[in-house]
Amino acid sequence: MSAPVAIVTDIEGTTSSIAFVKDVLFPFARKHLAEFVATHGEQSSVRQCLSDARTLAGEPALDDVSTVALLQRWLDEDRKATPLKTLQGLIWADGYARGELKGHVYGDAARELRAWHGRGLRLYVYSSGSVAAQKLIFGHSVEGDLTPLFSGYFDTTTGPKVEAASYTKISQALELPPGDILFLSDNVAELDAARKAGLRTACLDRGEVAVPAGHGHPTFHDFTTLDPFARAS
Ligand SMILES: CSCCC(=O)C(=O)COP(=O)(O)O
Ligand SMILES: [Mg+2]
Repeated sequence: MSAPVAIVTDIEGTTSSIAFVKDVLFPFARKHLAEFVATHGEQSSVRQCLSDARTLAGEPALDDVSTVALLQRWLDEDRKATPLKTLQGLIWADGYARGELKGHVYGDAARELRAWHGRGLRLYVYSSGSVAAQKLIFGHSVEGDLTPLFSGYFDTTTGPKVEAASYTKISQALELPPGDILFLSDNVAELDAARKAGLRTACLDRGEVAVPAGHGHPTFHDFTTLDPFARAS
């Protein structure tokens, strides 16, 4: 098998620690959500998020305060709802701009992404975090600005990460056969969906959470041993 042409990577648990997302990013968004909606609630992007959240919840008559409470509940449940993800990205933008947030990226991930890019692999991101949030974590990362490495970004507007159809859409967007794409994730349901769509897969098991056994995806503890070129034969 030849080397993949493109790599699509997940963020949380793959390039970046789960703890950073759960213990830093999510609490930051939760803390600032009500104030952000109160002060930016007239912006069309914010109004759209609030309206989309009400529609998703089937509660079109909710006022802003109740909608914020709904979004906080979704945040606590780690719901991958697009309006919540978009709002989180807007709130984090302020935190990154003020220097209160610095994106966590594992050193091995930054090093290997740079090496793979240098060797001509096309790199993409697919995360439940909004595209804006993806650009922030990689643009303001502890490993420097990694955004020049990426040729494109995908989020929940492409579809849920646990559905094969989302990976088919990504392969069409990249204008590549699915077998030319390697998808990296720590989440077995996501890897199963990508494999079902015909993508190659690699599971990152960084030891932060238990990854269930028996899934059959090649597994790596970090990016150092994950050599996409060595997989070629
Ligand atoms: C863009 S960093 C925040 C990631 C996020 O909001 C999230 O829900 C994690 O999703 P992932 O698909 O990267 O596991
Ligand atoms: Mg993940």
